[in-house]
Amino acid sequence: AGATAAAPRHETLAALREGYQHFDPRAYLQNNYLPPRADFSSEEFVVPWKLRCLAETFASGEIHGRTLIDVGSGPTIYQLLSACDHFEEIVATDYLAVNREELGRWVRGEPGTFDWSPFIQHVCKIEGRGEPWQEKERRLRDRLSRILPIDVHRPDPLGAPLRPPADALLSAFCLEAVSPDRAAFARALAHVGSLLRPGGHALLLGALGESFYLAGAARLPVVPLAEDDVRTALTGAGFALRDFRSYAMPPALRTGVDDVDGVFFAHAQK
Ligand SMILES: Nc1ncnc2c1ncn2[C@@H]1O[C@@H](CSCCNC[C@@H]2Cc3ccc([N+](=O)[O-])cc3CN2)[C@@H](O)[C@H]1O
Repeated sequence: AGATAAAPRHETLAALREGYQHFDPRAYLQNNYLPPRADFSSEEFVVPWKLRCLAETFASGEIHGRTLIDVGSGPTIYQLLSACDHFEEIVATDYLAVNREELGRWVRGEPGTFDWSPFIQHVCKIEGRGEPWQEKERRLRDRLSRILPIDVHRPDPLGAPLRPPADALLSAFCLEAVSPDRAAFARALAHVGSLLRPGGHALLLGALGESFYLAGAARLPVVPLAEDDVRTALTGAGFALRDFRSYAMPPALRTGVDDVDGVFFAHAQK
């Protein structure tokens, strides 16, 4: 079938799915979550900036409930460190079994998994409650109770509606990296929005101006987004924008693992 204005060519999505078969979680973690990008020495670096966006948003106490769903978790848990204090259950999701397995190994505390302790220690520091980082780690492990397969290109991304719908939704660097174009990005956002209850909060972190990224043998295409593309997609998906921030990637962090110009953080409400 030809590509219509509403949907990209079937083979485009098929090519994306094929590309993800070569996604290497360890390489991906190395590229983005070790120095120089995982540099906690200054608030000017990208990881402290991302963690601060989330910590400040949850610090208001306005966002809480029973279930938070994380869309496209990949092999990472840093994005859940502030969220886990405000929800009884965290549901992680990813398209690839290798990522779901990496998350499961971390939750079970198995040896050889990625060391997130610098991230946990930093979040405890900026949350300023003097909480021992091992307690935060224990709480996230206790509450990260489901790790589900997801495909954001499906109107029902989990294959069936979430019952009850999630009270909050978080997604970090996923939608733009799995959408062939802006229309597909906007549609994927609407699809995942269906997992969220009316009035629920959505927190999005993502890449601006990115056209590709590397994850081992995989070189994945990304739809380059501008800030207004994100705003338009959110309002088009029925969200009210509550907060929008962006970060410009400094030259020192342009390491060749992608061509990211910047990072956005959006807080929206359904
Ligand atoms: N159809 C699908 N539905 C849902 N998830 C899917 C689907 N297909 C693949 N996935 C799943 O989504 C993927 C999520 S990882 C996507 C990586 N995004 C780009 C990368 C990330 C990154 C991180 C940090 C920073 N920084 O500056 O700090 C910059 C950047 C920019 N480069 C992956 O887990 C895959 O498994």
